[in-house]
Amino acid sequence: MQRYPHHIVPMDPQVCPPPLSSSQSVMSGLDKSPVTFKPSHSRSSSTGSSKNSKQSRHWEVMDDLQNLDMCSVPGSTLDLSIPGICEGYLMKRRKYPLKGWHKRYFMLEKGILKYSKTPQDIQRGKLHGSMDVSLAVMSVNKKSKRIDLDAGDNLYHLKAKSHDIFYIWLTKLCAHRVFRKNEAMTVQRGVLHALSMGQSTLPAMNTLGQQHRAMPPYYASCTSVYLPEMTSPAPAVASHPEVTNKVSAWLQQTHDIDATSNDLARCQAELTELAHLIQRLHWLEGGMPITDTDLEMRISMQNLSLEKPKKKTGRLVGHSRTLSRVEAMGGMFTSSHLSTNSSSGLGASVQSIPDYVYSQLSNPHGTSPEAKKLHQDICTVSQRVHASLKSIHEVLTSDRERLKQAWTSPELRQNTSQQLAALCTLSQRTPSMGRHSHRAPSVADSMAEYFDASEVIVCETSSEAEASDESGLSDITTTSNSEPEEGHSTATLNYRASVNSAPDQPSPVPTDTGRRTVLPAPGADNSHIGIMTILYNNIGKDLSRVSMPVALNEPVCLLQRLSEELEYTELLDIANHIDDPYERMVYVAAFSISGYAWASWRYRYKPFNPVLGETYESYREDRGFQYISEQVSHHPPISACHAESENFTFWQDQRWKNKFWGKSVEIISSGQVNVSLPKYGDHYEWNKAVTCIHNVLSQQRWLEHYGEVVIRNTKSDACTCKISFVKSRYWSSDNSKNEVQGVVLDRAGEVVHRFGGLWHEGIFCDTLPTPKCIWKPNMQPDDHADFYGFSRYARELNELTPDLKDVLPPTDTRFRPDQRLLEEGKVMEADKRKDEVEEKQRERRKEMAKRGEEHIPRFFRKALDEAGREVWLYNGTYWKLRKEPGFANTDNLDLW
Ligand SMILES: CC(C)CCC[C@@H](C)[C@H]1CC[C@H]2[C@@H]3CC=C4C[C@@H](O)CC[C@]4(C)[C@H]3CC[C@]12C
Repeated sequence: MQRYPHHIVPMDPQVCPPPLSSSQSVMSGLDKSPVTFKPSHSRSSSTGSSKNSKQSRHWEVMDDLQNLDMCSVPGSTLDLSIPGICEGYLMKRRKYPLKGWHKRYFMLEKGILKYSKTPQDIQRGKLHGSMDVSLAVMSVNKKSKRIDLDAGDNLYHLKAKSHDIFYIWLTKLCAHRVFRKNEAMTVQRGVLHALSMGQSTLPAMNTLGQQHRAMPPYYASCTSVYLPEMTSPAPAVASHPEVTNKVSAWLQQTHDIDATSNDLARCQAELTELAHLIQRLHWLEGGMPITDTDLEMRISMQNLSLEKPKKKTGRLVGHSRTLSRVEAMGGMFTSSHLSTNSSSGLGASVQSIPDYVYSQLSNPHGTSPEAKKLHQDICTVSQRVHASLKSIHEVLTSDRERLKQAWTSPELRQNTSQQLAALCTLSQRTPSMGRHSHRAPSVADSMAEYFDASEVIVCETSSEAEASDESGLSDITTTSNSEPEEGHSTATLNYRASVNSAPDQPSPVPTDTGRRTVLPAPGADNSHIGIMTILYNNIGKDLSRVSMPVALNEPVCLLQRLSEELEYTELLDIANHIDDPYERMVYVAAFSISGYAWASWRYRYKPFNPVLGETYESYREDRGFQYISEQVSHHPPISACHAESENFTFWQDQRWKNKFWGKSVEIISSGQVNVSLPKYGDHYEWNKAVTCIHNVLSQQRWLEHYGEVVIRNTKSDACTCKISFVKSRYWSSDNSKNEVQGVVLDRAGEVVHRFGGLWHEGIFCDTLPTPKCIWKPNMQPDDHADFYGFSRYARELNELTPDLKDVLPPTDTRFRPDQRLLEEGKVMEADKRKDEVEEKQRERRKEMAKRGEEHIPRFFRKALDEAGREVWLYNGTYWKLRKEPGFANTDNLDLW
């Protein structure tokens, strides 16, 4: 019979599973013990749009793991009984943007949830995916029988066919999560036990101490500056009273990190003292000076000798011979024996093996008063060390618990989600926000935008997706092409091999561009900036006080970043000269894929957010195109781009929304990319794949693109192209990451061409008369890790040459002072300037609002496309003005 930890209180009757009946044949190995678990939180949003909150009203975030640590007091036993295996069919949502669900066979065993198409496949080990359920944020929707699991790298949307099955899975998932968690905790305790007792703590403590000392001022200020501020909450906080109360309570209870590190430092000093005492004792007893390693060796030798107890040590009777070395070491420093003298210890009844070990270490005859004194000192210090470590452990455990509670509470999650979304969306402050007092620049007001930009808040679940869920539910096992199917990866392997063996085509673009190949300064290391810390430190705070250090930025803005999608325009040059429409489409497709190649290197920094009216031109004689872009809207942020050459015209306006799933953020772009080829009068348009920032809060961040991209030629229906960006499998090796495959279909839907490969390595088409590698990305410079992961092309974007200085409008990003300072490595100054730039933008908006004016973009105008969507089109004036009369002679906005 399975037992459940006593602290797990009966669950909300709303979510409580009905008693299981033996007729639930979908499961095997189910044990039928009644299970209880804690009520979960509602995922509804207090600040989201009404549509959103309506959609997510029935969602609850399970906090079944929340109180587990409470019982982790030393000595308490954890329930480690293995819950029964649970298996059966569930519906699994197809990967975005494919709609609908497929039926998949799932098996939950020892906390690992695996799935495949059939039970036979699972048996044969042919898995489609697997996940450690204890690492996932679990949300449930009882009404629609849905369970979502977000493990950062991996995201499952599941749905049961009946309420009974839903509850069985829910129950079992909770049980398995608890099991995994307890199992992990046992290991953790073992480690802590070992650490808190042995001399081996010394190096560990050292590192911790050093780490804290090395903590940069920014980070330190995040933690220590905060408390005093919280005691007088800023006015804007009133909009989130529960959040504020919770956070204040949490923070007031949270131990000052300084206090904990002081404890650690003290502990370290005590350990050093202990080491000296032991050494002195050893000398006193006539031994040679011993090192830590000697000591450890001697202990382990003693430990080994326990296997064959010596005759004279009859005191071993009754002890297990399997005593571990850790216990032996631990006992050595904590044994009560040490507080008395060793000779009395000899006569006394045997307390523990460590006593024995200790007596073996010391000289039984050398019981001089000085030695006795040393023994006592060692014992006292050891006890002090142990007590310090214990209290540190307790502090950390309780803080962690509070942190977890804070995180699982719906308001905080919501709030954090919005902040994260804002962080990744690069929007700016609204005029309503007050200026913040003492801290460096921020994206503060961007958050504000999120509060009222109803469309943009999609923190928990996409309302659209939910609406389509129901309709997509079917019992039929579908085969999705963004799901890794067999054959799929084999095809990619082949494409990959072909790409690799294809000779590197000499680039038609001259590589010696005369432009700079290095940046003025390497990128500042921002790994110390804990995004989590920033977000937590700002939850419920006056949003204009939120500081985002400029060290999170790369020295390019989003307008420049979007122009990186034009790095491989030679593909369009080729396309414009191919008569065959199908082959032409292959090149257009390769171009659309090439715009994603940067993602393997660019996950550590975010681009600057352009201010309203900021422009960026990229005049590339070497590549034969000229690009102009402008930030045309602030709310929501929209960047409009337009490029033209004799071979093509390219335009897009970028808007996107974020979905935050607990560990990862999905960036879903709306807005089509457009390319027209003059020779054949084609106008291609396509959607963008989803870009997902996995593990957004941690240093293990990485980017992935997935979903289906469809390219249509609005001028002719002769062919269309479908490209799948395949979501990587959780367990897959790096080799199969970034898979992409596509087909060109004729009017009748028949496949004319196939191509594929990896979006960071290249694309091969094997159906052309001569199969060939269509595209390979340029080589990354060797020193890219030092320079923000920038390619050579990216390094050229922000270069300000003397001739450019004279012709660019003052609104061009290259003149943006904060970005320039960052590029030069002057992070502090950049921080200050960024604040000023943003402040100026705010002032300008305030002024315009006062005058009742609206910002009118200078080079783009709003229009409707053929499908009736709102688009921003180039008004054709930029290059003309540049030439005549020249921007030096026009009225320009003063942005910074
Ligand atoms: C916390 C911070 C430092 C993490 C870094 C976030 C980075 C990786 C995020 C922030 C903003 C994001 C960009 C926002 C908008 C777009 C436009 C879209 O059409 C393609 C993806 C792209 C270009 C995103 C790529 C990833 C991105 C650059």
